[in-house]
Amino acid sequence: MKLVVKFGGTSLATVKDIKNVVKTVDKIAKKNKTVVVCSAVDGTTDELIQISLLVEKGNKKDANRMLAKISQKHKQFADHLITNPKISKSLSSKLNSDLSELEELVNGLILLGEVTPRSYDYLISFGEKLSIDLVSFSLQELKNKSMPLSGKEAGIVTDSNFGDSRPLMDTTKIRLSKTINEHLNKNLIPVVAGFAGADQHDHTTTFGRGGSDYTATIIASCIDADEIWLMSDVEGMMTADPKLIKNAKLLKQVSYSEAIEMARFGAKQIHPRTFEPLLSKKIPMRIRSSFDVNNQGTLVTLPHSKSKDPVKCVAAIRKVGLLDLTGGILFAGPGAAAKIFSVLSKNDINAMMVSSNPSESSITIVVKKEDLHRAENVLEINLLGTTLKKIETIPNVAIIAVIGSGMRGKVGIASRVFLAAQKSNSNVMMIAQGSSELNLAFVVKDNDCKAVVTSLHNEFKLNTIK
Ligand SMILES: Nc1ncnc2c1ncn2[C@@H]1O[C@H](COP(=O)(O)OP(=O)(O)O)[C@@H](O)[C@H]1O
Ligand SMILES: N[C@@H](CC(=O)OP(=O)(O)O)C(=O)O
Repeated sequence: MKLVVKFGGTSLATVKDIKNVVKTVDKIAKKNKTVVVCSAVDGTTDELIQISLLVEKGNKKDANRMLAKISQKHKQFADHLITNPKISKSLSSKLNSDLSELEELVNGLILLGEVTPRSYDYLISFGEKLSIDLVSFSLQELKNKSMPLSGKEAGIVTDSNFGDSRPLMDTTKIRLSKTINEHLNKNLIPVVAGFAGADQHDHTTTFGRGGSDYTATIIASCIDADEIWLMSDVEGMMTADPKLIKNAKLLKQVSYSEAIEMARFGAKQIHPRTFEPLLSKKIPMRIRSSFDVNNQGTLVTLPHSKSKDPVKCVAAIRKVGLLDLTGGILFAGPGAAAKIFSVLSKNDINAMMVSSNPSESSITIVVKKEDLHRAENVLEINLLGTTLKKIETIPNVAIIAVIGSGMRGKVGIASRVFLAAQKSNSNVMMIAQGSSELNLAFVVKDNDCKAVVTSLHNEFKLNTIK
């Protein structure tokens, strides 16, 4: 079978974890033509983001300290992973070359004192560049032929939308299938860096946080893989975040449309566009544990029959902010909403959830917490006193979503949802339901998140789901 196997950062956190990943790949690759996709070693992308913030603040000393930390961590990992002197020397030389490139980049950014979207993507792509070196050379130590490839080297070509790029699928398919199939035909295991590709000018681009999932599905689609596996620190897709709900249960099977909804609402932190490349070819996906390979995890595929469970998952997007906008004298006229969203979009602020109330001429919008203050400012400058009468903000809210295809057309779900929220003593601040009826989402204070998710999990008896 032709297989794409992606390991997330949580599976690459320690030397022991990486050894475990490599052992698993060694076993899988004996029976299957295998392409490996890796995220960065756990925490590295956050550290690279930290460097960019320090550069912008002109804090050269701490930026260099963070750089040294990343460099030391990867060199230490390499020392502990490899015993064969020849392989150790090759890994060391490859790591040194990648780390020098990173150092040169950071020094350049420090000199300029600014980080453009293009240089930001180049900077934060380094976590994956370094992790693939560790994994690929460790596979060589177990006598496999293997090669680390950046997204660019593998052939992933994207548009130039830095930070949120999309693959140019036709060009990518031609380049990537040639490179990867050549490697597979030589019985070589390609280890591809997730999260990033390059635009047509060869500038590194990233897909946005969590983007290694997307890299894996792009590759699976381009090489016509038989299956794709996302390996993580959890058993699979669960009825709720197991870190929040202790008795969350593994979902053995979900449909593509349910998985898309779950990803959109933050379940398993899957990149929202992950499933797009799989849909036309209907490539089955398994979400599995890196640490328990006997567990088959969750199968994401076409639905076999109508689900009897109305709700399958309670997901939460935490740390978001809410804008409550009350209409002014021009609100009643046509185009008020268009003006609001045009101001937000010109300032690169994404409205994550929207609900409007015609009788009170008000619109409520959820944005990322880090965008809240800026959203308030730009709306104040552009629309206060004309289209808008009042702008209120509430930081620290959470979007809660109940998800499941069995909700479609079923009477009484909403009342059970809001009764459960009421039982947890939480105030519902905003409500929205997609026309697909696959989800029902609402907003509560972030402090109430755990209580509401627990109450909903109990209400729909998700701990007994089959
Ligand atoms: N419904 C859910 N099912 C499984 N995991 C979930 C769910 N909701 C949130 N999570 C969280 O997602 C985490 C895995 O996502 P992430 O850290 O991005 O993994 P990786 O590094 O493997 O890509 C888990 O540790 C778990 O706490
Ligand atoms: N390293 C990137 C991409 C990624 O997908 O990571 P993970 O698979 O660990 O969520 C990030 O942190 O966003």
